[in-house]
Amino acid sequence: MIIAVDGPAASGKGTIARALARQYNLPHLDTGLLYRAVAATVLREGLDPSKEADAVAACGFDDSLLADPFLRTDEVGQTASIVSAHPLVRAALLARQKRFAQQPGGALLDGRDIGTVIAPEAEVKLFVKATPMIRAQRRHLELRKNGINVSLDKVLADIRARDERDSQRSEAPLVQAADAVTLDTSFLSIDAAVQRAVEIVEKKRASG
Ligand SMILES: Nc1ncnc2c1ncn2[C@@H]1O[C@H](COP(=O)(O)OP(=O)(O)OP(=O)(O)O)[C@@H](O)[C@H]1O
Ligand SMILES: Nc1ccn([C@@H]2O[C@H](COP(=O)(O)O)[C@@H](O)[C@H]2O)c(=O)n1
Repeated sequence: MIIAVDGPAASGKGTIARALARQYNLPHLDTGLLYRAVAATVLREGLDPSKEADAVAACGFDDSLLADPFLRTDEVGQTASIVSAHPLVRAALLARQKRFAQQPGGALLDGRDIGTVIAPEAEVKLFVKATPMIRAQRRHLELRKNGINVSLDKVLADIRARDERDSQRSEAPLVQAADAVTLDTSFLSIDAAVQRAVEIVEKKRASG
């Protein structure tokens, strides 16, 4: 079984993806990390994220970088949404993601274009969303817990900017697949959101 989990920044898709991967014993790929690794390499090497050639040059990163906490920073998240708009960057990361999705035994991937581009054949597709303000509040809390002091207004502005870039780009924009089930987590606790996700998977499996 392939499960595709897509949605905007801080919607809760990573939280749901990790829980579903555990529940169904599926290997999980957080595809945002790949774009974050490109972004982190661009930043560290003093390259220009808006230049496609610079971003492509950063696609040959070493996999050990994927565990680097620097990737989790907001600066890297914003830069990831700039480099991910370049068609040649997406092309450079495509085969790896498709291979992961098609491995024997199934897989779970989360990102922005899993149900539309990486694994359009996925048996289960979830589109996880929440209002911009709720997403900003969650991200703000998370940043504060990690000792990063930034205003809620700034986090909200960053989320809106990322939504705009991710959904307006020409290549593989953030868009809900026609056959994806919407999961609005705005007024759900983490446990309730995970429970709802499991129900959606079970219903899909039962219907063949
Ligand atoms: N239903 C929920 N209620 C409250 N907090 C939540 C809920 N779901 C997730 N969170 C919290 O919100 C924050 C963002 O969640 P998560 O990392 O899963 O989002 P994401 O969509 O994967 O974000 P990104 O794309 O930016 O990586 C985390 O701190 C997480 O613990
Ligand atoms: N399939 C994907 C996944 C991510 N992106 C871009 O990377 C940025 C960071 O992603 P996170 O999920 O870690 O927040 C995101 O804003 C996207 O621009 C993507 O394009 N496709």
